Amino acid sequence: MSSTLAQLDHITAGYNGETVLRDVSLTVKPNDFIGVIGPNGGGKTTMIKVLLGLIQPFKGQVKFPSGKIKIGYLPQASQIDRTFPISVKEVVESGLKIKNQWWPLLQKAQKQEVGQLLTKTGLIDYKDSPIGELSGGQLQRVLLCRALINQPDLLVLDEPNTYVDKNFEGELYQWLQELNQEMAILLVSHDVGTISSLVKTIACVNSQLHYHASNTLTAELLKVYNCPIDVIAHGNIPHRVLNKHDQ
Ligand SMILES: Nc1ncnc2c1ncn2[C@@H]1O[C@H](COP(=O)(O)OP(=O)(O)OP(=O)(O)O)[C@@H](O)[C@H]1O
Repeated sequence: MSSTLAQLDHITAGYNGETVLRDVSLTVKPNDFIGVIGPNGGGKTTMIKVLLGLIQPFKGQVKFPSGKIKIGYLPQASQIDRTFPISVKEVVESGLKIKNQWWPLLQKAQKQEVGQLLTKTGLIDYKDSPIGELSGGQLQRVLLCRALINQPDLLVLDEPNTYVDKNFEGELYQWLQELNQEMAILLVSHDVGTISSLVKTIACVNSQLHYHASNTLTAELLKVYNCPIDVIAHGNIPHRVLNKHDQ
């Protein structure tokens, strides 16, 4: 059985016929912790949406070589309709959707798990509050609980630190390190410091994807944050273009 959890295989994708991602390949294995960086509009979120099956690529395939996997997804909080009439607890429970069964009857252990996650993220007192009453940081924590409730094999986080308050940020990063013992993590962040201190490897997405098999952020890499391949390739950074990389 393959140890690869998910694979983007030569993906070209975009919207309304316009290409955003060009020939992007990425392999995710258990316990990977991949930081995804790149300029605004470079296609990071689009890549995640392709991985999640939310948009179909123009070319290439998304593969799950070891069979169906559970993916927990934390979207950008700005993508959420805050006026939707749903409580904090219900948002977290909605992450338990299984086998096309929406809102399954919760088992006792699952209810406890919902309570534990809300306690860990400091939200237990808000469990019956509508999400419209939350701050951006609180909403992001609710969405993180939702992403984790199904004990995913792969956790995908799109800019988790956009709104999160500084107090919770440190706890969040510590928690992610612990979670990484049990699951692979794909973390999109503009916070280069966060990326370098947390992740094991880096994928730079700027239409194409350039994969760095290390988390070392040198001055050169910062300079090449826009991922021009010729500059990266001439730096001292371990660098591979992933479609030539099949580890
Ligand atoms: N639903 C959509 N319809 C049309 N174009 C879109 C859509 N979503 C994104 N785009 C365009 O695709 C390009 C890539 O967007 P994407 O959100 O993937 O980039 P990103 O790297 O995640 O950016 P950011 O760092 O700003 O979040 C942008 O030019 C964006 O305007």
